Amino acid sequence: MTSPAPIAEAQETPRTGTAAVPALSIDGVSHSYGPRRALMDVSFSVQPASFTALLGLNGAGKSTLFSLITRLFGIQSGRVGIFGHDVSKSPGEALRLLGVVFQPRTLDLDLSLTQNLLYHAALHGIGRREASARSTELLGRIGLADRAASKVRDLSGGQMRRLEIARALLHRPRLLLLDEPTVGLDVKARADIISHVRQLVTEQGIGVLWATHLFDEILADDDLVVLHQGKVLAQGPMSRVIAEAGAQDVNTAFMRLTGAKTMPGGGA
Ligand SMILES: Nc1ncnc2c1ncn2[C@@H]1O[C@H](COP(=O)(O)OP(=O)(O)OP(=O)(O)O)[C@@H](O)[C@H]1O
Repeated sequence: MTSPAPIAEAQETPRTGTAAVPALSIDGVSHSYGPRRALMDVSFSVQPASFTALLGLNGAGKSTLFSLITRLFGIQSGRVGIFGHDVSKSPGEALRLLGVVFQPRTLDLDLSLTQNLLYHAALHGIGRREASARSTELLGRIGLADRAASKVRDLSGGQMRRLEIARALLHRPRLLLLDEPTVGLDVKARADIISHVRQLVTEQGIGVLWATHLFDEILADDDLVVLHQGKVLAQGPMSRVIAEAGAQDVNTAFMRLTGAKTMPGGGA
């Protein structure tokens, strides 16, 4: 294993006066792949201690948006702020406050659970002793303490996802992005992951942006952003989005807003 370059650890959440700054603010963001326009003037925010669902069909632009927030891609137009830090101008400060679970799995299958966590902690400049303590604590929280020395290869898909969430939390971020984290998981594993992430919101005040195409992952009190063909068609508390669409449920609201047909299994 090569020695990773350290990235400084998450520090204080900045505040403007006494008002809490949004965990994430997306202002007028557009992105094109050559002639293909993937995002058009997208604006919304995620508040601290809130669960915001980013709902969209395949190709809506969710992964593109995540790539911009995480600086995988440079921002062509608009602004992305994390707790008030502009990701283009102050990437260090912004990214320290951010944890990410990408859609493709990114664990090292031949390392143990603990080794995966310690490696990631080293990337964030967390000292070995502190990293060990945090790893043990997080593995306990995701119910995998007894598997600490197992190879990741031997875990189920749901357990791997839980480990990825634990890894994303090692540097104690205040904003967590998850890109379709339940794809390919069975019903029980999906429910476990959703309830774990919801606990992070209520118990630790983390702001969550959860990209999904599955209606049944969103609750009435959640904030909802409907993204379709690169544009935000509606946003706000889910109950308000449904009411404003003159619908009874999120499925019908989504169809009215987008003109899309539902897919089997409750997906958008
Ligand atoms: N590297 C790329 N080059 C060209 N076009 C791309 C590229 N990546 C994405 N796109 C296009 O940009 C649009 C948005 O794609 P994106 O992957 O962001 O959507 P998504 O909502 O995440 O969907 P999915 O869940 O299927 O990945 C789509 O039309 C897609 O074909």
